Amino acid sequence: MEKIIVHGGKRLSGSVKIEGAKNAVLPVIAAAMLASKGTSRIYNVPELADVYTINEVLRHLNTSVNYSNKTIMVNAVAELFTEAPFEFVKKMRASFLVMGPLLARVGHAKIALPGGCAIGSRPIDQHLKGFEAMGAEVKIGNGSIEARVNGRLKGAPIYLDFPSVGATENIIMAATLAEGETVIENAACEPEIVNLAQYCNAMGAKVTGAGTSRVTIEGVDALHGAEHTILPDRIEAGTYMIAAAITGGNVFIEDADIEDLRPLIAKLRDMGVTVEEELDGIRVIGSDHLQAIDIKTMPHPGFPTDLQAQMMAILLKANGTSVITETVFENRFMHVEEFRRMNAAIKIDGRSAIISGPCDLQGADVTATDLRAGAALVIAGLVAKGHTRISNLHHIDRGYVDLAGKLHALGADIERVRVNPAEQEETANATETVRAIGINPKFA
Ligand SMILES: CC(=O)N[C@H]1[C@@H](OP(=O)(O)OP(=O)(O)OC[C@H]2O[C@@H](n3ccc(=O)[nH]c3=O)[C@H](O)[C@@H]2O)O[C@H](CO)[C@@H](O)[C@@H]1O
Ligand SMILES: C=C(OP(=O)(O)O)C(=O)O
Repeated sequence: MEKIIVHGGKRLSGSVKIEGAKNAVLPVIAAAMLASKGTSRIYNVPELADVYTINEVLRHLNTSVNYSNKTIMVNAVAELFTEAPFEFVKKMRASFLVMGPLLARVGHAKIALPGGCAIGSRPIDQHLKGFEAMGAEVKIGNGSIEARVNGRLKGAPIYLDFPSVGATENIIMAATLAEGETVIENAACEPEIVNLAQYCNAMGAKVTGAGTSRVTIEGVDALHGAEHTILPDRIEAGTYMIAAAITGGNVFIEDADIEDLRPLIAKLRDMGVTVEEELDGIRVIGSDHLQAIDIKTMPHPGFPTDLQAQMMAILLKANGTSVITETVFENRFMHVEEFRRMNAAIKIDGRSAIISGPCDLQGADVTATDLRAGAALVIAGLVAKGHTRISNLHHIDRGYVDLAGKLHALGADIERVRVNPAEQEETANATETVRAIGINPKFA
């Protein structure tokens, strides 16, 4: 087992380069299966556990995938297989994004039910409603979802009850090869959807309106491989912006896209942080006197839920009472209990977390409960007294390339270490005790 160990107290300085976006690359790789001719070349691909997982899913479906030097080459001209088993879907819910491309290309897909995860139940009814509207018959049973269509999918008007990112992406992909026009109303507007639509169009698709709540897809007969570059990861960029700000540091976030980060920039400025917009990135200069603020997560262009935990970390050091309301996921406050081990004063009231700052954060043994929670604990560790040891790093590796290494390069006292089995057992016992009696491990 590995852990990240942070010793708080260093101000971050220097420059950090942002990788391609996890949430853009996963649908793009899935979409590469839509091409019945030629090879796609996808650039700026981050080396993340999730990328390796989706590559494995595609290979399992009889697609050739080669990945080196941040470039993926995908060739899907062979006859596709149509079943994605639980071993993939359990690792990463985004595996479900192969359903749209498979239905469009071969009219059949059988995928293990994604189930719940650490941030809530995450149903897929809106994806299925879209496929059914396009003529697919959907059956759920024995732990799988099977969708089938006789002949081609048919374009249809589809209204989403909630602007789901994954449903919008899955339906766009399915509709590219459908007969006629599909119009998605109340579509998600995230920048990753625009990136996906650009790739589909480079393959010969006719997608318009991506990035607005009304996306129109005129189906075509076939798609071909194409070149495409993944946009910079706004959530990774935001994570380093918050890390810089909490330490009172001065960091240039290279390749961060200013437009995609407007909600975070506004909130950091409200807190008293200086955010300078430069030509090829964003400079963040922290303040030693952070103001409490309120935040409500919303679909884009609202404040992103994927930065909620990291924002909570910085609000622990702000002066006054802050309220964070999570409206996107039903259960995305698992990090609160971990922050409490670090002496954080947070109360939960329904979908809101009330933070009484500034907290005198103290290092502790904590667990990453999901990938953003993991990043948030690292951020809190940057300003906590003493050592914070973060375990369950597989979550962090899903979404961050070398988080500890990049923070170390910015001057943080941080390392990633392998823990020997005896210490692992000791930590596990301590963690159990702490869970049982609900106190900070420092004082257990
Ligand atoms: C790989 C990827 O891109 N993941 C992102 C994507 O996840 P994902 O695509 O899973 O998120 P969605 O936008 O679909 O989900 C948002 C909300 O809608 C609900 N819902 C969704 C689909 C559905 O059919 N029915 C339904 O009720 C979900 O349970 C959740 O409460 O967008 C989320 C919201 O910005 C981000 O946090 C994730 O990082
Ligand atoms: C929730 C996230 O991802 P996923 O949808 O892949 O679980 C995330 O990136 O914060």
